[in-house]
Amino acid sequence: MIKAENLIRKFGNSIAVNDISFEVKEGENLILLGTSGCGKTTTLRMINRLIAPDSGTIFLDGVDISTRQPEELRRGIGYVLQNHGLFPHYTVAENIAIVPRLLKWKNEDIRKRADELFQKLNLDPVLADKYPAALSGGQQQRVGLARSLMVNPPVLLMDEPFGALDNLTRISIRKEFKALDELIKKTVVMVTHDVQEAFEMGDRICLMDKGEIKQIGTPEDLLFNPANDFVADFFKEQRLQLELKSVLIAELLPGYSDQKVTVWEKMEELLQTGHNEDAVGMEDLMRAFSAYKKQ
Ligand SMILES: Nc1ncnc2c1ncn2[C@@H]1O[C@H](COP(=O)(O)OP(=O)(O)OP(=O)(O)O)[C@@H](O)[C@H]1O
Repeated sequence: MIKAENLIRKFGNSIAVNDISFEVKEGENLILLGTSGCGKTTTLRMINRLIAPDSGTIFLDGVDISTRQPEELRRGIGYVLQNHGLFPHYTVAENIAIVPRLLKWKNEDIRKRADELFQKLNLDPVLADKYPAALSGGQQQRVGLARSLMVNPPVLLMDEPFGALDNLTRISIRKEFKALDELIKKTVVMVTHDVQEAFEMGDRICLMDKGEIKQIGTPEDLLFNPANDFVADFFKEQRLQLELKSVLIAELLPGYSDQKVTVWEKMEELLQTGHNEDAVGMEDLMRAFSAYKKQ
C-alpha cells in the first residue's frame, strides 16, 4: 500500500532522514519509534507531502505520490496530531465538517457520519456545539481522530496522538483506539517515542536512530531477534513488560481460542475482573510464559 524507497531529507547541513526504505501493507499498523530528533515526524510528513524528500520516492498503491496533487492526495490520508490540530474558532461540529464540505457532501450526510463517529468514539453529542477549548484533552483527541476519519480515508497518519494526555487517559484512550473497527481496517502509520505504546499498538515497529532505520519487524522480532546492539539496548530496561505485551497466549497454549490476545492483555483482564471467563488463570499463564522463555 505504502512503499518508501531511499528517502533522504536534510535541513541545512543536518540530515533528518538518511536513506530509509520501508513498506506498509494494507490494513497494517506501522509504528515509527525512536528518541527525539531521530526523524520520525519528518518521515511521516513526507507521506502526505507536507515535507518533500531531497531524494527518494514514496509510492501509494503503486503510484509515485510526487505525481499527485498534494490536496487531492491528502484527502485520502487522515492526519492526527499530538495537540489535536483543531481550529479554535470553529465548533467541534464545524471542525469535523471541514473536509466533507470541501468534498461537497450534503449536510444530512455530514451529520449522519458525525453521529456515527461520535458514538464509536464515546463522544457526548452535546459537545458538537462547543469550541475545542471547552473540551478535555481526551475529548479533543477523540474529536481530532473523528475529524480525520470523517471521509473514511484508507490511510491514517498519527503523530504522537496520545502525547499531550496524562498517563491514565493515555492508557485508556489508546486501548479504545486500538479496538476501534474503523482503525482496525485502516493502514496506519503512527509516530511515538513511547516504547510501551509502540508494543501495544503496532503490528510492526520501525525503530529509528539519527535518521536511519535500525530494524523493522514485529514487536516480537525486535525483542527476541534484535538486529544489532542498538535495538537490544533500546528495549533493555522495559524488557519483561514488553515480552508480556508481545507474546500471544496462543503461542504459549496451542489451541487457545483467541488468536490475538497477548499475555499482558489477559493478565490485565484477570487483575481487573478478578476471575477468568475461560479456563486460563494467572498461574497457568506464568508457568506457560516461563516455559516459553526457556525454549
Ligand atoms: N523545519 C525544520 N527545520 C530545521 N530542522 C528541522 C526541521 N524539522 C526537523 N528538523 C530537524 O530534523 C531532525 C529530525 O526531526 P523530526 O521532527 O523528524 O524528529 P522526531 O523523531 O519526530 O523528533 P520528535 O519526537 O522530537 O518530534 C531533528 O534534528 C530536527 O531538529
